[in-house]
This record gives sequence, structure tokens and C-alpha cells, in this order.
Amino acid sequence: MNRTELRFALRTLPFLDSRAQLPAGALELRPHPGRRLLVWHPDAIEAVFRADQRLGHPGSRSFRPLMGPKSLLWQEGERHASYRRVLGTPLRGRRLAGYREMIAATVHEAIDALPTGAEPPIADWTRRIALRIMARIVFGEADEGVLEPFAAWMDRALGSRYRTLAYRYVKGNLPLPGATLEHALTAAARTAARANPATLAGQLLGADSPFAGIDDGELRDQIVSLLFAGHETTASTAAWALFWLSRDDSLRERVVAEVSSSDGFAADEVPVLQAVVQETLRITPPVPAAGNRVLTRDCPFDGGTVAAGTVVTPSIYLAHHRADSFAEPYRFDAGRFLGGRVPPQRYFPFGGGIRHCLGSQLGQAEVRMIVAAMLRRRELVCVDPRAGVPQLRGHAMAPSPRLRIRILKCRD
Ligand code: HEM
Repeated sequence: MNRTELRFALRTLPFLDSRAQLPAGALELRPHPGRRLLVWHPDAIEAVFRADQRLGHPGSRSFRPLMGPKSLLWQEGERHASYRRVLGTPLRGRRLAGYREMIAATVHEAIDALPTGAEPPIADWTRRIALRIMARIVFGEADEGVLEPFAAWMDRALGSRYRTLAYRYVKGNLPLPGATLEHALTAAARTAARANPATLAGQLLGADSPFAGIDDGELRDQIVSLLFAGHETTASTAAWALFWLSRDDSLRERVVAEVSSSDGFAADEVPVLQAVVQETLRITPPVPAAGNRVLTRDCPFDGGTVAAGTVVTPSIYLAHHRADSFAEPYRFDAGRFLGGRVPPQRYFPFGGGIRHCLGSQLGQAEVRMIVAAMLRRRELVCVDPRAGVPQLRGHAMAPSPRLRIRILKCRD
């Protein structure tokens, strides 16, 4: 590992902040052989996402074993497209609206347990809600017997950045879930598929699905991928949104007024809250880098050529902090998203191309509903706003576990 890679691994966010304004918007993390480029210039981002179908998507050294080798995240070609059709359709439009009541019930259940004076660590609290919602979508119910060990495994692997790095560079691998949890996850999926074909497990294993006959290994990889991708990111976004709102009384009051007559499910009913979510995803993107892409042929770039075999990683964090895309990029300003659309090559919290996040609509709806219900039912402050510094949790960017909110008053 060279010095640049070492600084990137150990001091990722300060390293990125020191590079954000580089005009080229590209940085070599590793030279040949195995060249790796971080890219965030809008032209390069547009080119990568436009060419995505022809690129390779190998994943990263840490996440590939965690999600499993057969995860849809690293599948290619027709099998990948097929996974997206089967699992993506239930997460959009009319089918998505079918989850509205379940999401509301899950969120309200969690808020019921917050009396005046409670001080939950905000990221942990939102993580539990988002995991329960995702489990209900995948299995039809949130079986704590599976969720508790799943959450404990995630914490073991990702809870501390330094532990994650030690696992990766000293032991060579992040900790795996173990045979008991893997068996519980696949058994829960097969039971759910028989009981309720509308669950994601049911869609995947239903008689007319191309994946009806997959073995337990491949099933395990999809269930872990869905539970993981579907909750860590959403939870971080909700925690950050509550954090940013707790710092701005007038913005918070505007959102409180909006959510007095809406549960937040429909974005067009709550334009200010939706702008808060979009700005939250810009300034503190829970996934700071989209998936790795590998060039399958030589490509022209910045007056030169990037050779086939180069790994290109689109940096969401850096693209979102370019001053020529967003004036004063380190200032939270929801107003940026109240008057028009930001070009997708400058703002892409959900990645792009053929790997664009499958759950982008679901994730945003959940965040709006968590924030809406919380602001409607509780008055809150951040206990230690200085703890609101971004931290890496695996590859995801989350608030510090020290960041707590205090419930000042129950409005119910
Ligand atoms: C605010 C919440 C979320 C954020 C910010 C987010 C972000 C992302 C990003 C950046 C990617 C990589 C895209 C790329 O490489 O170009 C991704 C992929 C993915 N996300 Fe999300 N995500 C969120 C919520 C969800 C939810 C709720 C699900 C539910 C299942 C989900 C499922 C997936 C899947 C399956 C992929 C892989 C897609 C593929 O490889 O074809 N995500 N997400």
C-alpha cells in the first residue's frame, strides 16, 4: 500500500476535504499495476455512468466477502438486470405505497418508546427503525431472533473504523456472520416466501421468478445485501437530517408546519422537508463513494488515456463538495433544492448508471416519515452538537455514536 492509499484509508475525510477543489476532479490512489482512480469531475462522472453497461463491477475488497460473492451488487449482464427487475419493481411507485402504513407503524412504535428526558444515540436509534422496516419488507415481519444477531454482526464488522481497517489489513477479511445466523436468514426467507408471496423473499423465490431455484449460498448473499444496503444508508440519512434540523430553528419550524398535515410519505406534500433530505444527502452523503467500476477498454480522459483494467471509483462526497457546483459547499442550505433540479453528474447520492440504487424512493420516503413523525410528536435538541462530525462506518458515512438527542417535550 502506498502513502496516498494509506492516508486515504486512515484519514479518509480530512484527506478528501483537502482534495475537494482540485480542478481536474480526479486523483490517482494507486499507480499501475492495479491502477485506481478516484473521480468526481462532472464530465468524468457523466462518462462513467453513460458507459456503465460496458464496465466491470467487482465491488471492494472488504464488502465483497461481507455481502457474499453472489450478491446482486457484483452480478453482471442479464443476471444482474434480472435481479433488478425482480427486486426493484416492489420498491417503486404503487407497490412502494403499499408499505406506507407499515413504515408509519414501525416509526411510531419507536417514538412511543421515547419519553420526555430520553437521550437516545441518534444514529443507533434510526438504525434500529430502518432495519426493522427492511426486515418487514424482506420477510413480512421483523423477527428479532434474526435482527438482533444481524445488527450485532454489523456493529462488529463496521462499528469502529479502526477495527474495520484492522480486520481488513491485519486479518485480511471482515468478520462473517457465522453459520447459525446465515442459516437463520435463509430459513426466514424461505418461510416468508411460502407464507407471503408479496414479500421481497417471496418475489425472489416465487414459482415464476428466474431465481426460484437458487441455493442457500446465493439466497444468503441477496438477503444480507438487501438488509444491509436497505438500512444503514437510510438510517444515517435520517439521523443526519434530524441533526441538521436541530441546528436551525426557523427551518425546523417550517418543516413542523408542513408535517402537521402530512406523514411525509409523498414528497410533493412536504417540499421543504424533501429539500432538507436532499441537502442532507449532499452535505453528508451516507455512501461517500459509489461502487468501483473497472474499465474494459482504453478511454480518453483529461487530454490523455486511461488504460483498460483501471479501477475507477466515483466520489460522491467530493462531487457534492465542489465549490463550482455548490456555492459554500460546507454550509447546510436546504434552499439549494427548493428551486429546480441539480444536474445528476454533480449530485448523485444514489450513484448512477445501471447500478443506480434500487431503493432510492423507499429510502427517501422512510427518511421523510421518520423526520415528520419525530418533529410532529417530540420537541428535541442535540445534546452534544460537537459530536456531529461525520465518521466512517465501513464505507458509509454516519454520525458519531456519541451524537445524542434529548427529548424535551412529548407533543402527543
Ligand atoms: C438514503 C438511502 C440510500 C442511499 C443514500 C443509497 C445509496 C446507494 C448507492 C450510492 C449505491 C451504489 C450505486 C452505484 O454504484 O452507482 C446503492 C446501491 C444499491 N442500493 Fe441503495 N441507498 C439507499 C437506500 C437503499 C434502500 C432502502 C435499499 C433497499 C433495498 C437499497 C438497495 C440498494 C441496492 C440493492 C443497490 C445495488 C444496486 C445494483 O448494484 O444494481 N438502497 N445505494
